[in-house]
Amino acid sequence: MTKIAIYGVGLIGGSLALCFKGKPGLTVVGHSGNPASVAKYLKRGVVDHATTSFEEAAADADFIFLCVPVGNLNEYLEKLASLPLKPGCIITDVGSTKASVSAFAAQLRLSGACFIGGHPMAGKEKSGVEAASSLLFENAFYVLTPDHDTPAEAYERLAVLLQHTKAQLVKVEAGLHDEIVGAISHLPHIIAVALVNQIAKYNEANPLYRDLAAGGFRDITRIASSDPIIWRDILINNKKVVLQLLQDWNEEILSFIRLLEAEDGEGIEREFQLANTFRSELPERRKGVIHSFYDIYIEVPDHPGIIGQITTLLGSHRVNLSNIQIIESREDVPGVLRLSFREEEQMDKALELLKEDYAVHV
Ligand SMILES: NC(=O)c1ccc[n+]([C@@H]2O[C@H](COP(=O)([O-])OP(=O)(O)OC[C@H]3O[C@@H](n4cnc5c(N)ncnc54)[C@H](O)[C@@H]3O)[C@@H](O)[C@H]2O)c1
Ligand SMILES: O=C(O)C(=O)C[C@]1(C(=O)O)C=C[C@@H](O)C=C1
Repeated sequence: MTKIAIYGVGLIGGSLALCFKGKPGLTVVGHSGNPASVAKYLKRGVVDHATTSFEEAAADADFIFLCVPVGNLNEYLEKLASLPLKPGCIITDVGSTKASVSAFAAQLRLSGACFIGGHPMAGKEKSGVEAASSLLFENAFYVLTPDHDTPAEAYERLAVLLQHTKAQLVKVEAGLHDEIVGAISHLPHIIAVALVNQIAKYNEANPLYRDLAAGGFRDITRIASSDPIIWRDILINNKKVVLQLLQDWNEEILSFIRLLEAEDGEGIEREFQLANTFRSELPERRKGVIHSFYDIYIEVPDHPGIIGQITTLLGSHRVNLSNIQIIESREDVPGVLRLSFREEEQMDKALELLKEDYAVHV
């Protein structure tokens, strides 16, 4: 049996556990220092065994996944370094920053084990084992940051195990990872939080702000609901990169202020066109990195049974719908439905079917 130990069975640790559990030849052990959490992991069935003992989880493990907040990774690595690990054991993490943990691991003596940094580029704004899903990593990128000392055989073994996540592996140097992920993940989280807090202040004077906040505000601010502890650690850990990104962000905002002050219509149009072009050139809408699904929006008249009609139409043509959400629905006002699909092909099929009778937007 290949033993996989997971420290911190939350959103990411729990999702990994679900990808491995029940696969032939694999057994999954979850660790938490808190007995109530251990009981929860077992009750939810995400692991085969669970323990509060740090040593017991690590003993004889072939793979160890550290899925705790970034600020705790070094302390966990240090503890592992003091244990008699199984020769050939591979330790990896899932932290959202890679430079500091890789540097820390490199100077530890891991007695026959080796460390390979990892970061699945998929997540949610929700946290805890309750939010875990075996589908979380499907089609997402999964970054690994081996260094020149990493044995090729160990990398290969980890890569084979991670096939169970159905993610696409990509090797990136740890420092470069932090620069890029700072820009495409850490900066957007700060912007979302700052925007929500700005509007919350206006809302104190007039609750109509919250009432009128519709699709645009919701779409750009989903990630503002992310876990405060996880994000506190990520931002402090990647402080140097993120501070530079915020300077650049200030410049972007200042240039908008100047365009607006000058009522420079052409300039504003140009900014929107540039953004539109770059966004449309993003790689195919894979799962992960903020986009989780292929979504379409349908304007629907407000009458009973409309949702049933739409789902029946899709079902009768074998289109697999993964989620349906009413975004706006008030009496006498047309509503908007968001339909989500896991596969682009399914979304295209739905578009074809629905555009005959409804106003559909991608
Ligand atoms: N949330 C995402 O979208 C996402 C995506 C990719 C990677 N990550 C990374 O994955 C790791 C885990 O994040 P998550 O989203 O699964 O979080 P989570 O809160 O769902 O899970 C964290 C787990 O760590 C445990 N833990 C152990 N020591 C802790 C401590 N001192 N404080 C708080 N929790 C402690 C918690 O009990 C919990 O089981 C983080 O390093 C994060 O940067 C997160
Ligand atoms: O989709 C989300 O909710 C996420 O925040 C996922 C996200 C991201 O920013 O894309 C967040 C943190 C990670 O380290 C990787 C992925």
